[in-house]
Amino acid sequence: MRAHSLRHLTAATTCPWLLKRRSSSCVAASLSFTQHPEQEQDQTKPNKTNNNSNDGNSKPSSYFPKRGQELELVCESLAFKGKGVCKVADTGFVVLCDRALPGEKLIGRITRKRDNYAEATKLKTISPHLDSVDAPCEYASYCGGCKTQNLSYEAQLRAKEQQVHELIIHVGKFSDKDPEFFSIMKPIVPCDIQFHYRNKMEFSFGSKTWLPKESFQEKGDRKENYALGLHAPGFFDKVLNVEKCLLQSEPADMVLAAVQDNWRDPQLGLSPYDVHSHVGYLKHLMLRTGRDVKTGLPELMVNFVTSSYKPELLEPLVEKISSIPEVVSIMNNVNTSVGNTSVGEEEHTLYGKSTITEILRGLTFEISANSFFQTNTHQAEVLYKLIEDCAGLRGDGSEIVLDLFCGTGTIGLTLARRAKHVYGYEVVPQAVSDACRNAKLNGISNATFVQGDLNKINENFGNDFPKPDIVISDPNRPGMHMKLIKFLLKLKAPRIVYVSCNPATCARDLDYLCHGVIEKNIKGCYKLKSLQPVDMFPHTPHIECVCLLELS
Ligand SMILES: C[S@@+](CC[C@H](N)C(=O)[O-])C[C@H]1O[C@@H](n2cnc3c(N)ncnc32)[C@H](O)[C@@H]1O
Repeated sequence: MRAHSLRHLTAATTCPWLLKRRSSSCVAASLSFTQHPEQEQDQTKPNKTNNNSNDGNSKPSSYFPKRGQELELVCESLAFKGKGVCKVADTGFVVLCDRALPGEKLIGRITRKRDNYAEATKLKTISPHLDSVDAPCEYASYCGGCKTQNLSYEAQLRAKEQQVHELIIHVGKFSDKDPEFFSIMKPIVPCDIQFHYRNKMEFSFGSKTWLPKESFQEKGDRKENYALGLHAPGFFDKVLNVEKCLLQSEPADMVLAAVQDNWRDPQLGLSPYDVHSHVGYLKHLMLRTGRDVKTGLPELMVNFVTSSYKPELLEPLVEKISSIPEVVSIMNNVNTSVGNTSVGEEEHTLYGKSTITEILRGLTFEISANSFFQTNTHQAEVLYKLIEDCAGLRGDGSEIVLDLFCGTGTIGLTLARRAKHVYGYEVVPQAVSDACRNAKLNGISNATFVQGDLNKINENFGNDFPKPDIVISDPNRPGMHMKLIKFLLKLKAPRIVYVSCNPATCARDLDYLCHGVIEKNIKGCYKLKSLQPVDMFPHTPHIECVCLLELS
């Protein structure tokens, strides 16, 4: 098996061909279906005749719009990446359209034809969604960050909850006819803070500002060149210049403004890295906000990602930024590769300390430039409380916890107080050393963190820790590798708490753990006891889920 086979999932996540057999309410699920590559030949294979709905007034199944054609669309729901799932009026033909909102009638232009559906860009709204609101951010219509700022928060929550339900039914193969279904599926937990909730933002430097068409016409005389901001949706080489971001903290906005005001000054000799020619110096600006443990006041890390190590070039910027009182750390990650990643091969401290601190569930965490930390600290408190409740540790210090994909150890360390021992596994070495340091910092001695790739485990995995009473698994978006699923099914820990940031892979993995993998003759042995969606990221398509599984 290919070690990284799960990385293929994103490309294989859409399958509107399932629509024919389902009512419109399952659109969101169908469009986000995710499968293991081993399953490529399953029943979900696209079928060109399947797209048009059977609503009685459809045009013949041969109907297929042309590229460039402008069409009236009706949006029915949101798919996983926040795209509106639309139907061509009077046909059942499915078109995915960015920024279309459920209930909205709109004109879209077909940009791409797929096997049995098409993609479109939104040209104008004919009649808006009843829950549409004015987006407070001036960049909301163009920037790749927020997709649903113009949908009321209540409607965003409804759409997310619906998506999770559909995925659990259609991908996870759990039945809503099961009398327990609606007690298992908990209502989504809203986020009380809907702006300025992100503690980490990464902006890119670009050699050319990307302007959306309309704004280009408005600002026709303005000669924009270098950009610092967020990528235009779907483009790695187009950067929308952004002066402030409503998702990040206010001090982070001050730093962004200071960099924006200064970095183009020709006297500084700073150039943005060009992703085509691979020439230039500044690649990314990463801003992380934490909290001073003593005062509780915000503290900021500024991380410049550059293509080479020339600290003298950054000196004037460092001088300006370090005068902002909240800035306690200025780092320089040097990344000489042609890729777009912000993780450097070398890391240098240009000012202050090399980590910032944050408090979560009463514990203190030191965070370095590249280590993973939950990006919405306020909602992470809520999420971790839910995880603790699901873990249901007796509190007598007798139980073993296995914390898979442990990052900087935050979940495991919050549980360690009530456990006998916590064993954490994580692939990023720096996160593992942060986890060990965090354990020490909090006086926790019953936690062991190990660096390792959970996609590459072999038969010896499990020899280094006792059988756990509780497994916490918090993978990133591709979900768990089949090797890990098989390991867990063999391990048979009494309880698994599966924390997921991708409901599609979550539904798939729950299916495997509960129902088995028929093609591989593997039996499932867990029962889904509860699934709790949590909104960690308002205005974006992201959904977090906390699932409790018990050995059946
Ligand atoms: C969603 S984060 C969860 C982190 C942590 N549980 C927390 O709440 O802060 C997923 C973590 O899995 C790690 N990871 C991704 N792929 C991995 C792999 N193949 N093996 C081990 N860890 C992996 C990432 O580096 C990241 O720290």
